[in-house]
Amino acid sequence: MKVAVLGQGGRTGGAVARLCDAAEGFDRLGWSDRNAAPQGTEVVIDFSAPAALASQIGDLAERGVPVVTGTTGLDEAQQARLAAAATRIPIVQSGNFSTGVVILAALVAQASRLLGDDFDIEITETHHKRKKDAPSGTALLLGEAAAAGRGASLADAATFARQGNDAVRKAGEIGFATRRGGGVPGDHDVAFLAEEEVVTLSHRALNREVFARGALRAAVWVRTRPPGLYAMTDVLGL
Ligand SMILES: NC(=O)C1=CN([C@@H]2O[C@H](COP(=O)(O)OP(=O)(O)OC[C@H]3O[C@@H](n4cnc5c(N)ncnc54)[C@H](OP(=O)(O)O)[C@@H]3O)[C@@H](O)[C@H]2O)C=CC1
Ligand SMILES: O=C(O)C1=N[C@H](C(=O)O)C[C@H](O)C1
Repeated sequence: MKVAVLGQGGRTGGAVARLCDAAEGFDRLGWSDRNAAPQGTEVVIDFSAPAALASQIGDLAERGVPVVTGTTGLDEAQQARLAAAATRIPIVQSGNFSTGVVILAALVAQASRLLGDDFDIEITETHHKRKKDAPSGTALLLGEAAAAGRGASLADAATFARQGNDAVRKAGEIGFATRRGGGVPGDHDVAFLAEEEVVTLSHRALNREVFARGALRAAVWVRTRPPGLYAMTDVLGL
């Protein structure tokens, strides 16, 4: 399969490129023209930046090239462009390509449903100091799972910052806390806090190869799908 990596020179795109070069069945085409994927590309794997993805997706839809994208921090307009492209090509989008996080999200939804409203939900994420977006795409994905578990909408429940003298927790809030420093590839904790006990579900990425491996798996899967916007749960058949 001829694969091109948008963001091939970056931390995660670089890990994807190295894995592609080492894996059987992948022929990686170098991405030299910043404005367009190489001719002959059969699947694009993207770990770049929201503006980069948004600027390429129309051309990829025009050319019928399936896409796997892990870029996080898209605004509403950028997400809408991706959704429009997905009416013409298959796209797998995930805030996290590790299998562990996909399973964690399912556990979070279940815990949220089973523990109920007596438990307050707080999500904490830690990443390397060069990460641009906050909160992480994974934290948002876990927040969606937690909200869905209680039949709530994350848009209504999310609290992204607390400061000052009027920051008392409101009923049903899902709180997010962000830490940035050093070289941490990505840690996520979802805590369910009651008056007398706390349950915490956690994931720690030990390197970036875990994201790259999931992205390659998605690339193999997406190539033969009809147009649509897919998640890693689809890829893993969950
Ligand atoms: N879903 C997941 O599992 C994961 C998602 N991510 C996400 O992937 C994204 C990248 O993260 P990370 O690898 O740390 O970032 P880096 O900054 O290390 O890499 C980004 C790469 O994208 C390139 N790029 C940026 N703008 C453009 C453009 N307009 N055209 C072409 N290339 C461009 C950069 O090239 P240059 O420096 O030359 O501009 C760079 O090589 C982030 O959104 C991050 O959150 C990261 C890890 C896992
Ligand atoms: O930028 C990163 O590094 C990561 N980004 C993704 C996110 O925003 O959740 C996935 C992973 O945590 C690493």
